[in-house]
Amino acid sequence: MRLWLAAVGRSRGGPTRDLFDEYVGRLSWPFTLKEVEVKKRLSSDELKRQEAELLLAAVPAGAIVVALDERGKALPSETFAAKIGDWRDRGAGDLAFLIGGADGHGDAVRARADLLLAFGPMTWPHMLVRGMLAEQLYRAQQILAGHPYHRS
Ligand SMILES: C[S@@+](CC[C@H](N)C(=O)[O-])C[C@H]1O[C@@H](n2cnc3c(N)ncnc32)[C@H](O)[C@@H]1O
Repeated sequence: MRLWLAAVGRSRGGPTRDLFDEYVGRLSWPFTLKEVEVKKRLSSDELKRQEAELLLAAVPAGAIVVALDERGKALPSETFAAKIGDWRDRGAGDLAFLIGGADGHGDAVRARADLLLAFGPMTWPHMLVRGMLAEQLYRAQQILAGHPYHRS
């Protein structure tokens, strides 16, 4: 199974990028980051619409899509790991995660997503969410391997 992250914004390095790189470097699944950006001054709705188009175009057509969204469902790490294991065991070739920009996701992303995943109801900076996701993917990998990294 290949993992994809399509995310709004370009990382310029620094601590959030280090956090992300640290955990992506520990993943056994092939992982591809696609950064997208709309560089025009637009209304919030139009910006979200164009960003949604770019995010969805950045991931394979048949992928399972998980959109990171504070209004989504918060899952225990074990449940998140079990979902990934289930998708893997059902033969999913591509699992794609989408992180929105400052205004959040457009409707097309919510409509396409197989899961809206929340890291709690608070709003986190999008660059930090990349690192949080990478850590949870590493944690899921270790849970599925029966490794003691995750102690519940
Ligand atoms: C700064 S937030 C956007 C907040 C925006 N005001 C909204 O209403 O969605 C940028 C992106 O970070 C991610 N994000 C922020 N907080 C999150 C959370 N608690 N759970 C999951 N994703 C989150 C989402 O992908 C969001 O689109």
